Order: sequence, then structure tokens, then C-alpha cells
Amino acid sequence: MNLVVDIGNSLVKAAVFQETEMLVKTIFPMSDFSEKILEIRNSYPKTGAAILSSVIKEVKDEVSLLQENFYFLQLSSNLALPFKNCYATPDTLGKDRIALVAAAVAGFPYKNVLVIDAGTCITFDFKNKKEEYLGGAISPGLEMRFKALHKFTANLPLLSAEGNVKMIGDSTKSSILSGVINGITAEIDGTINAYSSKYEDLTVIFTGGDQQILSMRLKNSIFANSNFLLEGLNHILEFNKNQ
Ligand SMILES: Nc1ncnc2c1ncn2[C@@H]1O[C@H](COP(=O)(O)OP(=O)(O)O)[C@@H](O)[C@H]1O
Ligand SMILES: CC(C)(COP(=O)(O)O)[C@@H](O)C(=O)NCCC(=O)O
Repeated sequence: MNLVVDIGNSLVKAAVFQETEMLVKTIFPMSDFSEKILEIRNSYPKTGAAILSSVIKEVKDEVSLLQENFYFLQLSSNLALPFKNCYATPDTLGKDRIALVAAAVAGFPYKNVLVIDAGTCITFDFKNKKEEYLGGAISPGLEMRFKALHKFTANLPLLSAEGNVKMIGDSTKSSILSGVINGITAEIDGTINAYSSKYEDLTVIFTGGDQQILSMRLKNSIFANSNFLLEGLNHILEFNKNQ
């Protein structure tokens, strides 16, 4: 059994896999890291190997905990990966993005795939049917947009995604909701359209903490999968065990 752990900028996601089947998944804040990992170890004592993807700065204690309890791999661009990484700066590429591309290769081999992850940031990642990762885009996430409007103005309240979103905002609240939510959906639909017109038979995966709120508003058809990144981590761990 494998433990896969994704430390994002907002939340930690962890799951136990038996081969390709996810047995359990848990989402928690960074402050609960050791408690949750030890809980998983005790509930799933057959978990032998673990992999960590982190996009935050300081994870020394978390790495030590995982090293002490499991055969451990930390995701980096130096690990063996099941695709050709064409990113011009592979060392600065987000580890979460590497895992998403690995999931695209495992789930949709030899296909053009665009992965959209609506988390703290919205990331777009594209791998082509030759299994080459070309890159994508990074854009502010849903919550970040609400927070930015509040933080960098004198008059705008802090809102979060809720209720009906009008096209024409006729109050401060409905104008912010329209700008943020309709803005993100137009950006995502526009990006999908741009990739579709360049790459035939494009498969689009939509994942991340805000996937549910946003996916129902999209015009394009997508595969929604909230476990995509964790599946990619499991694939990379298995790929490296077999090297
Ligand atoms: N309890 C929570 N704490 C923080 N963000 C949350 C929470 N519940 C839902 N969210 C939403 O999920 C998003 C984070 O999604 P996630 O995919 O976990 O991001 P990351 O991988 O960057 O940590 C936030 O932008 C926020 O809109
Ligand atoms: C773009 C990100 C901040 C997204 O992080 P997340 O929203 O998943 O927490 C992360 O992938 C990252 O730190 N990337 C480094 C820059 C790059 O990928 O080129």
C-alpha cells in the first residue's frame, strides 16, 4: 500500500492506495500534519511507501516524519517521470503540476490532455499525445481573487462564492460575484477553446478544491476528478519503485 501526500498552499490532501485503488482520502490543515499521518499509519499498517509533493517552503519536519515511518520519496523534477518534461525551468516547476501531468499520462496515454487545477492558484498544464509536457499557465485562484479585491481597495468587502451569480451585477456584492466567478469561467472556457483549436481531440480534466463550484458553470465538457493529483502521485511512486 502507498501513502500519497500533497501539501498545497491552502490545504494538505493525503490518501492511501492499494495498487491503483484509493482506499481512503483525507484533507486537513498543515497544523494537523503529524496527527493525521500517524492516524493513517495506525489505521493502514500495511502502508509501506510514501511520496510527498509540496509547494510550500519549509517541510523539514514533515519529511522527517514520513522518512521515519515509510520508504519515502519526495517529488522533484529529478525523479524518474513517465513523460518528457519540456518546461524551460524544470527546477522551478510546481511539484503538484508534475503530479497532475503524471496522472494525465496514466489515465489518458498518448492523448492531448489539458489539466486544470482550481486550487489556491488556477493552473493549466498540457501534455501532448507524444507524452511531452509543454507547460501551461498560472492564474489567481477563486479565493485569492476575492481576497485581492478586498485587500487592495478601500471599499470592497471580502466575499466568497455563494448563491446566484448574475451576468450584470447591480450591487457591490453581485458585481464582485459576477467579476470573480464569471471572470474565472470565461477564462477557463477561453483557455480550453484556445487549446482545442490547436490540438485535436483534446481531453480536459478539471480538479482542485474549487472544481465543484466552477465546473457546473463551464460551457465546455470536462472530466471532473477531485482525486487526479493524488492518482498522479501514486503513479509516480509506482513508476519509481519499478525503476
Ligand atoms: N477549509 C478550507 N480552507 C482553505 N480553502 C478551502 C477550504 N475549503 C474549500 N477551500 C477552497 O479550496 C481552495 C483550495 O483548494 P486546494 O485544491 O486544496 O488548493 P491547494 O492545493 O492550493 O492547497 C481554496 O482556494 C478555497 O477556495
Ligand atoms: C502555481 C502553484 C503556486 C500552484 O499551487 P497551488 O495552487 O496548487 O497551491 C505551484 O504549482 C507552484 O508553486 N509552482 C511553481 C512555479 C511553476 O510551476 O512554474
